[in-house]
Amino acid sequence: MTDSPRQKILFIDDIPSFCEEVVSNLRSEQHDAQSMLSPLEAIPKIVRGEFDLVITTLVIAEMGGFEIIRRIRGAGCRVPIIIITAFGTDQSAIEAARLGVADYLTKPVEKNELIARVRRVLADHAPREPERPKSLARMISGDWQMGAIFEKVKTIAPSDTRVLILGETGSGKQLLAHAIHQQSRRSQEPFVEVNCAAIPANLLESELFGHEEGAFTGASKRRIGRFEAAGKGTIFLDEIGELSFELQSKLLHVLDSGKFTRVGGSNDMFSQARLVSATNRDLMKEVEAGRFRSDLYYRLNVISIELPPLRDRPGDIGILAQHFINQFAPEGQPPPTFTPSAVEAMRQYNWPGNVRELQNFAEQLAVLHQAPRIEATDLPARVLHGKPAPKAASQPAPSERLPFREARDQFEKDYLLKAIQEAGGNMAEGARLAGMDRGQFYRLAKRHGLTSNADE
Ligand SMILES: Nc1ncnc2c1ncn2[C@@H]1O[C@H](COP(=O)(O)OP(=O)(O)OP(=O)(O)O)[C@@H](O)[C@H]1O
Repeated sequence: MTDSPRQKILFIDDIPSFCEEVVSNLRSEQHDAQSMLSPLEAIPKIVRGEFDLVITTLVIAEMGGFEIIRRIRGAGCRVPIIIITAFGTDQSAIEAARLGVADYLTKPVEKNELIARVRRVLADHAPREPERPKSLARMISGDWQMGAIFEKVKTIAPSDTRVLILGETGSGKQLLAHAIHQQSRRSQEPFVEVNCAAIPANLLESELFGHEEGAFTGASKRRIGRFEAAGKGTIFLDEIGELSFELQSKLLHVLDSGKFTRVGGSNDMFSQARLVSATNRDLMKEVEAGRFRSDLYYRLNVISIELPPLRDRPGDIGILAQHFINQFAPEGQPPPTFTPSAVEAMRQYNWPGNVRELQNFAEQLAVLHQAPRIEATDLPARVLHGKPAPKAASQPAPSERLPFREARDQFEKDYLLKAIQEAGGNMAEGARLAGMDRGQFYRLAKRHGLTSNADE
């Protein structure tokens, strides 16, 4: 055995003597095994990610094994499952395969056979290679989509191209903007950040372009603005979608001519800074609604990078959580580690505050948690019982039902994305999981924009 955390196995059956036998066989091999007689009590624990492997029989008075599996899968839980049955039929083998069951054993089950199958299933479901984190400046990630973004940043950073970063709040837009700066030829020059939403509209112009003495009440001294402060470096305009129409026009003028004037001044100043901007709004929608100038939008959006929300980056959750725990652990104390079941439980949560929320949560745990391991049951109720991450598109109301063709496209895209995610970004493995020919899988993925340059 290795010294990695012992994986937790649950056996479900309503015959106590059989439960005892299976559990004692598993424990004799150092597995952390337990049994439960009631599926209704077991299911909530399973979907909360408390186990690394579930073994169930098919005939249980309270609820049949297939129904148990349907409920587990229906809740979006992908824990590996082994079935043990006395009545192996072709029909049940087909149903087991359809539900993504990892293995299927018929009674009587020899101890050695059980141990061997359990070991194989656990090994098959061990974290995959691509989960090794990649890093870019201060950003780390174990997600294939982020890997493709890191590559894109390395390609575009040395140029002076403007970049627009899109993504939900807390998804890492500021960190990415900083990484672009650090990877660029301007890295020794200033990186100046302006949060357009945090500064009152009437002060933002002076903040950006500076002001002359006496330009307005309270302007007792000349003050340089952020464009000047950025010099030949990078100016990062965060929450650009919040800019007033008037300031949008002024910014457009700077981008077109390179010139600006301080508030209350008449001399033209020249900006040599590279502009990186970010927003959590759908700027195209803002343009359509007449709230954002389309000419400015196209000038900002020379290259755009869309950061996926954390809930769509399952490969990142365990890695980032552990990274933050290591960072925040009190000095001289070894940081606790997350068990696989805790990571699975965290993946079930939808992280509306994205990486920032995960960071805050890890900081609290690092301070409060005393044991060397963090189990699923140690996670706060908000994470354990919070809104689960949506696993599939919910049923549309009849009024918003999509035409068949669009619905099929949506399904195709979601399906491929899930296969690629499960394969850790490996297209050949994704094709294998989907049971498709590699070429056909790749062509479809490309049509849906799910390929990166690295796949070309
Ligand atoms: N990949 C990552 N690796 C390490 N830390 C990260 C990563 N992504 C985000 N963070 C951290 O998470 C926090 C939130 O990230 P950041 O401020 O960049 O998000 P944001 O999208 O700019 O948020 P907002 O929309 O609220 O401005 C920061 O403390 C940042 O350092």
